[in-house]
Amino acid sequence: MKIGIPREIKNNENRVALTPAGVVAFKSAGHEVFVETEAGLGSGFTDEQYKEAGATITSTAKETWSQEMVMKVKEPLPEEYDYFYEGLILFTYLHLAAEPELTKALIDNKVVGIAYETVQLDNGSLPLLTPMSEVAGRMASQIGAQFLEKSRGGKGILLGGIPGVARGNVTVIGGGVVGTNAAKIAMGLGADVTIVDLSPERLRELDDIFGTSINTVMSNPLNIHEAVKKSDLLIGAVLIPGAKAPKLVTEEMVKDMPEGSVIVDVAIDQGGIVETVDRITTHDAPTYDKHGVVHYAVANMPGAVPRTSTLGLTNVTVPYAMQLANKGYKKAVNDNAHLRKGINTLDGYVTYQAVADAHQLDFKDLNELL
Ligand SMILES: NC(=O)C1=CN([C@@H]2O[C@H](COP(=O)(O)OP(=O)(O)OC[C@H]3O[C@@H](n4cnc5c(N)ncnc54)[C@H](O)[C@@H]3O)[C@@H](O)[C@H]2O)C=CC1
Ligand SMILES: CC(=O)C(=O)O
Repeated sequence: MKIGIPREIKNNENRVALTPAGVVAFKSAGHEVFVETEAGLGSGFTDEQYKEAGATITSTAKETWSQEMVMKVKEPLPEEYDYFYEGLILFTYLHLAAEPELTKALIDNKVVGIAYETVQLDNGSLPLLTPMSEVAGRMASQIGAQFLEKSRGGKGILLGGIPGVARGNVTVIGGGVVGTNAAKIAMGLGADVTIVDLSPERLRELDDIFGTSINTVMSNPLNIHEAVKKSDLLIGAVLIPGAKAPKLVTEEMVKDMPEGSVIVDVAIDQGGIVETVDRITTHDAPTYDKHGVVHYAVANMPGAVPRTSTLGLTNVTVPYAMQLANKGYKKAVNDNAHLRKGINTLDGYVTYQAVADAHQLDFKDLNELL
């Protein structure tokens, strides 16, 4: 199969979908890889390294996108929709529940849209999201701590406090991968950490992991309001796979946060869980102020630490991409039920229920199409 690796064009997106080691793996299996010039530079991989690994370097995005399968990191931006064609296999993060225009473009062009974030194992975990959630969760507490500094718009709190001065309060809503990693770093900084989740089993697991070093709280509007009110730093980390994120933190709750508090809504890629998070921000202009509270809503947080993130991402994506390349997408997803869950669009239909629900579009069962 011919595989294209475009250069990412989102703001400060320095990750790349394949490393030179991945090129070697595909070449050994008899495939051809076309890497757009300078696609790997942000992650520390030069065109020379890709060439040595056996890739062809392409000079334009158009040529890169004309291959049978395109592997990317972030969802395509509008200027990339023109490259879509019928039957193209697109393997990348898609986040379609928050992307009505992209969903329409994939359907109109009959693209085989396979989303990293909905590939799902039998235990419910999301193997192609996990490493980036680990990165974003760890970053969320680091970033929140920075924006609590006075010069960055925050209330001037050191999360760990000092002897004789109280520690800062961090609330993490959603105790999955992002939430757990955010909690680890916040605890490491010395903060007083509360994790809110809807699942009693997950709260039990968190209690087993962290013991009495954190507070666990059941998710309901009253508890969330209480936790938000006393938070110096609030981190949004809820996910309902494939679906638009529920708005669990209302504008009224945000108004109750003291001036200079900070919100990092990591779930922004699925629309965000905070009502006042009404826009996606970028690494260039990461925050805005609403009701005196610093809001951070960057949808590609791991793009800021591309070396770690590219290696973490490709560790998990390449084995699945290899199945698609070796067998063709139909046999690959018929043989692998986990990968099958990744198909969000096929033959001009939405084939993932939560995405169809998010946009009130007809849902087509994959069994009718494959
Ligand atoms: N902004 C960025 O750069 C990045 C964003 N993300 C996003 O972060 C979000 C979280 O991802 P993961 O932690 O991997 O998901 P996860 O599936 O591991 O965890 C989600 C947690 O939310 C909990 N939850 C569901 N409904 C809830 C409710 N009503 N109240 C409280 N908790 C609830 C679940 O029980 C689960 O523990 C996703 O939207 C993901 O795409 C991930 C990586 C990078
Ligand atoms: C998961 C995601 O949105 C990211 O890594 O950018």
